[in-house]
Amino acid sequence: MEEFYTIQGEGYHKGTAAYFIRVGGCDVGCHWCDVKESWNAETHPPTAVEHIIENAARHSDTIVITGGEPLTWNMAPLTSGLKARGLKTHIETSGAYPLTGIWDWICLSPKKIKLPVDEVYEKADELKVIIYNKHDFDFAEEQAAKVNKDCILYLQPEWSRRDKMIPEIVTFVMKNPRWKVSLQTHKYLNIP
Ligand SMILES: C[S@@+](CC[C@H](N)C(=O)[O-])C[C@H]1O[C@@H](n2cnc3c(N)ncnc32)[C@H](O)[C@@H]1O
Ligand SMILES: Nc1nc2[nH]cc(C(=O)O)c2c(=O)[nH]1
Ligand code: SF4
Ligand SMILES: [Mg+2]
Repeated sequence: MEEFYTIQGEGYHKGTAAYFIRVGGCDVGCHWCDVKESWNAETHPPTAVEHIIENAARHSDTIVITGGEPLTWNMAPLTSGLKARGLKTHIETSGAYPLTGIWDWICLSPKKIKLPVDEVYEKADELKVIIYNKHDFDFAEEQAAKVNKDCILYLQPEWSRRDKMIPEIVTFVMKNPRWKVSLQTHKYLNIP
């Protein structure tokens, strides 16, 4: 759908320059999704994988593949090409579909309406749960019980609800310090 060089705004690698590849297509249907224009893959003309790899290698050694839901598609051709160039491959995923591709970092952001598959819970490096309302703290704990023991746990406010939920997240994290706060810092920095 689009490619851009920016700074990873969220989660563990926040603050790190990275080349983003946003893959079209998602049928999970989060009502608060901030890239709804990505959902219909047919509205985004296909781009040759080799061309994407060339562009990525010119910009950064850290490549974030997001969407849409990247695991809608087989990520093996794209990620093996990026790895062949010695690049680090990171994915942003809901985990709703089977894991394909070779990954240096997996950010799992689970969604209630289409839960992750077991393999993504097992392999996730970070769990990033979006907090839209107070019930989402219970969902976060349920999801944390399913990930591997080394997975780093983040709570990220849903953007439109940030003024309401940031104080709740702060209180929760101070009471439950195995969790950390993640903000969409790129939105504060006014960058893509
Ligand atoms: C747009 S999604 C694309 C990747 C994948 N479909 C997923 O949901 O992880 C990228 C990240 O943005 C988060 N996100 C999407 N809309 C958001 C919003 N309104 N507020 C906060 N985070 C949001 C998602 O939970 C996910 O962690
Ligand atoms: N700067 C920046 N950081 C991000 N981290 C995750 C994003 C995403 O949409 O997947 C994102 C994004 O869209 N922009
Ligand atoms: S899974 Fe990701 S891309 Fe799909 S609707 Fe939810 S936030 Fe948006
Ligand atoms: Mg985004």
